[in-house]
Amino acid sequence: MSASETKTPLTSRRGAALAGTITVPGDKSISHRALMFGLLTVGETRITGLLEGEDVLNTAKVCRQLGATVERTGPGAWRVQGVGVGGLKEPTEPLDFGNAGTGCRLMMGVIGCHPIRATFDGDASLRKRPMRRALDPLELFGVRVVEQGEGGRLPITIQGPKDAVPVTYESPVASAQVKSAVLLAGLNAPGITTVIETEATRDHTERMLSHFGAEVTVTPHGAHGRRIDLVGQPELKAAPVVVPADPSSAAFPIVAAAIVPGSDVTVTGVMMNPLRTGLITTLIEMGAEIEVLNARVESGEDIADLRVRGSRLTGVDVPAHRAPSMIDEYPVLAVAAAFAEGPTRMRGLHELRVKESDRLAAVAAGLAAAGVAHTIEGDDLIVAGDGRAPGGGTVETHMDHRIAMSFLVMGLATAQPMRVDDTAFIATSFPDFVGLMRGLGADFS
Ligand SMILES: O=C(O)C1=C[C@@H](OP(=O)(O)O)[C@@H](O)[C@H](O)C1
Ligand SMILES: C=C(OP(=O)(O)O)C(=O)O
Repeated sequence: MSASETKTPLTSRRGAALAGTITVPGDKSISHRALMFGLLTVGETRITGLLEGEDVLNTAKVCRQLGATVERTGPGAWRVQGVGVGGLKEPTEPLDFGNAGTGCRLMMGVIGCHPIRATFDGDASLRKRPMRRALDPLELFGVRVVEQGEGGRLPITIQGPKDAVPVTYESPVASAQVKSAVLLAGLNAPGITTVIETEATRDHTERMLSHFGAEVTVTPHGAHGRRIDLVGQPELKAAPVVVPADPSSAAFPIVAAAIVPGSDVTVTGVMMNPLRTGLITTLIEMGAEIEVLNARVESGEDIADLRVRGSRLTGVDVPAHRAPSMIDEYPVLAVAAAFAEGPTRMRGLHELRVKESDRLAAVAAGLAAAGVAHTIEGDDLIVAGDGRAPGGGTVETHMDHRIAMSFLVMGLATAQPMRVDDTAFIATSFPDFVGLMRGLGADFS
């Protein structure tokens, strides 16, 4: 998909209260990783609940280019016949990750310590995103960057070493993608690879490493951080993966239900991994009526059903150290903040500038289009919040699925409709978004 293709705009209007029970698709982070672990395991990995969004389908295609057999056996049901750690085939064509930072950066780690050459590429959005954050630690293992675009941008060609050396790396950015790239590279290096993060980020890679039989130890580090030690060159053992519903997708119906008066919506089976629940914590602090029902553990992840009712929200101060646990949810939190009484200050949002779009700028432009007062001070976004938002504008989505979905949610509660200029990229993470939201009563046309 490219920005030059015909755009598919959509308008969202205020209507009746939202009601019903829905299940959102599988978690994107776990889906990418499940396919990659399948590739790195000899034998058959069966995955259920896989997110069949474009980002993940690109990862599946790349796994095939590297030698795996990847087959869909039913809705969300996939089978991967892998080649094992050390067994990757050199790809004959460039690897195209489309819009997906996760697919690209994690696969740099997967491939990095194999003695093969590979070229990484993506769409116009991904070509703007920084890749040195993954390449810097990979070079310490002995990976050579053969070609790269300006400032370490895609397209990038790397050559893996014959004999990789293990690495101890303290990541300068709070990024699960960087942490995961290092750990995945460490799989094919002898000895112990260590990653230190000063802010804990989502831990799906660590969990999946132990699920597939690798020796991995996680210990606390400082006030909010962790140290992860991985023993390299394990023989991973095929294990089934059940992908829980994505909390980052659930965020949209949850905020929609909270801001549309009288709503009563239940989202079932949502992953409640504590490193992913910052939005729920924040919405509850704002006064959102969210009930956590049927809390349970399935396939090693906490999950629950979330019942959300139309709520009176109050502005809050969101601390910077919460950012990793809700990093993709700030655009839709800004929408909730627009309907709160009093200011909401979201601190430490510098990472939002390097997502599918510059999300800080895109959110600010969207709020401006909706007539919502806000300011950016350094890395903080402050949304004024006076309980209502006029709406009536068009939002540029900049090839960014989360910007599109956030402002469609906003239009369900603004006085005038909200239009987003392009919905095409919603298919990267939440292909059924429009249909599921319409099922709850959303007026999108
Ligand atoms: O590891 C992952 O699956 C992800 C990590 C986050 O990115 P960063 O590591 O760049 O913060 C997040 O924004 C992305 O959607 C998924
Ligand atoms: C940032 C995101 O994904 P990625 O980095 O994989 O493109 C996202 O889904 O919001």
